[in-house]
Amino acid sequence: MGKRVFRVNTCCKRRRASVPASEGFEIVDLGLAQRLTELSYQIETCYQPCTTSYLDAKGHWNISCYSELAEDVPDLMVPGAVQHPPLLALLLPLLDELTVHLTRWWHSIHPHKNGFTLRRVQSFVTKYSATHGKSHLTRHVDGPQVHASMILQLHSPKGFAGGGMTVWDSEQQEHFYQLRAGELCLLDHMVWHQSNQVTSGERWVLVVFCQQVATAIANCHLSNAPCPISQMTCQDAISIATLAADQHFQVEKSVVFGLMKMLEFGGPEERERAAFALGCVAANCSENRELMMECGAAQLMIDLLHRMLAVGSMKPATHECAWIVAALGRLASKSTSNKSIIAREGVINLVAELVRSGNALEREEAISTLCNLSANHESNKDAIVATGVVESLLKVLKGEALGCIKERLWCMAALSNLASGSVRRQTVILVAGGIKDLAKVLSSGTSKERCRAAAALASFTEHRQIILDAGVMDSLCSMLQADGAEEKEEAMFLMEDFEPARNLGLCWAKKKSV
Ligand SMILES: O=C(O)CCC(=O)C(=O)O
Ligand SMILES: [Fe+2]
Repeated sequence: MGKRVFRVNTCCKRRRASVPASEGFEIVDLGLAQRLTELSYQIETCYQPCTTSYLDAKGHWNISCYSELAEDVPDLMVPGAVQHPPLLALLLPLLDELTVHLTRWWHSIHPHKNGFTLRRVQSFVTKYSATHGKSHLTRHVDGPQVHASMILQLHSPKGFAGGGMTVWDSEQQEHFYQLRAGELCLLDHMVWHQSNQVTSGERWVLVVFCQQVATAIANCHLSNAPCPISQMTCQDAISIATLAADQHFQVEKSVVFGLMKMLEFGGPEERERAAFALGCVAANCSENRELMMECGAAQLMIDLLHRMLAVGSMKPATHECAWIVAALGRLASKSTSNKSIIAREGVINLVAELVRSGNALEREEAISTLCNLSANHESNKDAIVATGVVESLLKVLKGEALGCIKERLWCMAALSNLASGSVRRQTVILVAGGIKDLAKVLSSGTSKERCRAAAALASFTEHRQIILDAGVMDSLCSMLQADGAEEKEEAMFLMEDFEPARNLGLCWAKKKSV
């Protein structure tokens, strides 16, 4: 057998490789050697490979026999692959045990994924030999759809020379392992690896690919209750969105699960529709919001958002990202605990990033979500200001970014929330030019915008003189003369704080009433 590298403490049953788990892989010995020796004859009898185009073997890969092959993950399909049920019948108990280990390990390196579990999407046995095209697999990752994988070295009755695996750590340092029967290689998402050339004999391995899935969905699948989840279509999502968009429309758990499943496993259009529908479901009904939190919808959306906005990953071309941000904002509304939960998962930084660099819709939804996350929540306000997003908000307010009309309104509502309750935050906004910018809206904005600007300025309780110096009096006076009651009210409210202005305000009011 080949030389051993990076071996430590070989007498310990559950041996850790010298590479820490955070490197994205680990080799463990589960003490299965004896059992695998006993199983090897049956595996060999059962083994019926199919011809596939696995990895770069275009139609020429014929040394793997599939025990499992999920059909609901189109991107993972291997052309030509067929499931061989007898192999599953033989290996199921072993596969279940291995999956428990993989899941435990995966949770230990991703503690924030506690709302998720792993489901097997593929498992297969491969027999390598010293023949061209059958001896090894070149360096690869198992694919973006595979969140964790494992390779179990099976007992290989004929023995072999060569073989073993090479795995690359996060710094692209390579590590070679001459796996012995019963040793299991655990791999995290997108970790590079290869199986090395077998130079004589036969090398048998069991390979498993897993996908992450929201725990709530996994549980629903496991329970044998009839589950309507899989039947949900884009049209269903549209109907639900229409029903829930503007009115209190309470939904059932199966609807939430169905939309979550669409969001997690659907194609681009399905995901976009599901995200939009989840936002509508959360919009007008606190019972729905509670249900969605209970079902893990927030966790799922947060995880997807992290993945979509991770450095180097491609944001979908649809509005999926904007609708997810919008749905999270709605989940946060009117619930202090939801605001805290959502913020704890690193969402504030992602949302601030979308305000900075998202497209018009993403920016608008991100700003409204910042509004919801900050309303009556002091630590979220601090966290939001700490991202430096105030400057981007002011750019939007000044109309430097081409956007929607509502965006400026949301922007002022967000500034108002952020300013209220802390002199320090008020000063940050002041220094960035916020009071001047709001004063400008007060003089030249639409009626609605002037109302929001006045309300935002009223939050700067510690900077009255600066507001006066920004020349707001003329604008406030003209607001007092406006037709709309709201404009008058907002103007009066702000003026009440300016002593000399108070009289002026009253004077205008009087003049109007004469
Ligand atoms: O056989 C091995 O050692 C690795 C197999 C593998 O990485 C795969 O099939 O994707
Ligand atoms: Fe692989």
